[in-house]
Amino acid sequence: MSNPPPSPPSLAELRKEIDAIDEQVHRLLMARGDIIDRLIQVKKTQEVGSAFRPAREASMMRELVRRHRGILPLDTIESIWRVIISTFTYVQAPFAVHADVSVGESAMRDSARFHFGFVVPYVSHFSAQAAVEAAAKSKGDLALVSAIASRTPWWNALEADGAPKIIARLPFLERADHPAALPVFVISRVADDAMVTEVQTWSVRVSGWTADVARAVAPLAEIVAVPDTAFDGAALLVSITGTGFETVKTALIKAGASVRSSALVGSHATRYTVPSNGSAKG
Ligand SMILES: O=C(O)C(=O)C[C@]1(C(=O)O)C=C[C@@H](O)C=C1
Repeated sequence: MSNPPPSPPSLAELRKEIDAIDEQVHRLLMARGDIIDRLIQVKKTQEVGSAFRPAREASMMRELVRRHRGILPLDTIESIWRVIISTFTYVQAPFAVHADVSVGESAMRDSARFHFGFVVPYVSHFSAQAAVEAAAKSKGDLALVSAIASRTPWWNALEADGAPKIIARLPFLERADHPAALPVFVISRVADDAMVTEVQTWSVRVSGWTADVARAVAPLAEIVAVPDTAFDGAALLVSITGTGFETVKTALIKAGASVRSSALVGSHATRYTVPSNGSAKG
């Protein structure tokens, strides 16, 4: 005689399983907090001013994509981990996020909240320059500024020694339907060994900036350009992957522009795109 099929678990039993998992997740987060407590001493965070390690964060976010399976959207996993990591950065050394909302207040606020959560204080500014100045005046605050458009050459303020620098580009995990897709540069003062140098960002002043020159250098670099005070001049923020600045400089000159000054104003991790089928590529 065969046994009757096992009856499906009751709602109460399934909820007990969920409670057990929730307890484990909560206990693990508290245990993570204990490790952060020990890490503060090792990193000497208080001396440097900022606990933010963009290189480490970029690689952790990529690892999430690699590991992720199942019905929970990647958007949810990414946003949970952004809140976990940002909050643990904040508890090491409190900081604020200064956002330039002149590019669109709701998109910028979504980016700040998605990437840094609600515990980290958020301050709106009405220009990129004001957001960068606020970060410059602080020990470890961050400025968030559009990475693709500008009305002013705010990056000139990053040229001086000791000035804050571009340290990351958000989102870390790019994709067409990202819930906080606005391309944003993060500007701050961080420890030298925390910098990731895969993409260099240069502040460049040129004269003879024309549509032809822009076309000639487009395959070599991503460029944000604003008119300079000089006739047909421009202040450029040039992001370079792989090739050095000299290659871009040579291309600018060959296309007919003159390079009047150049300064390295930061660097960040290589941009990373998650294709729509879920598997990641660099
Ligand atoms: O790995 C570090 O250096 C940490 O401070 C830990 C941690 C994290 O919570 O995982 C927090 C902040 C950093 O930006 C990177 C990672």
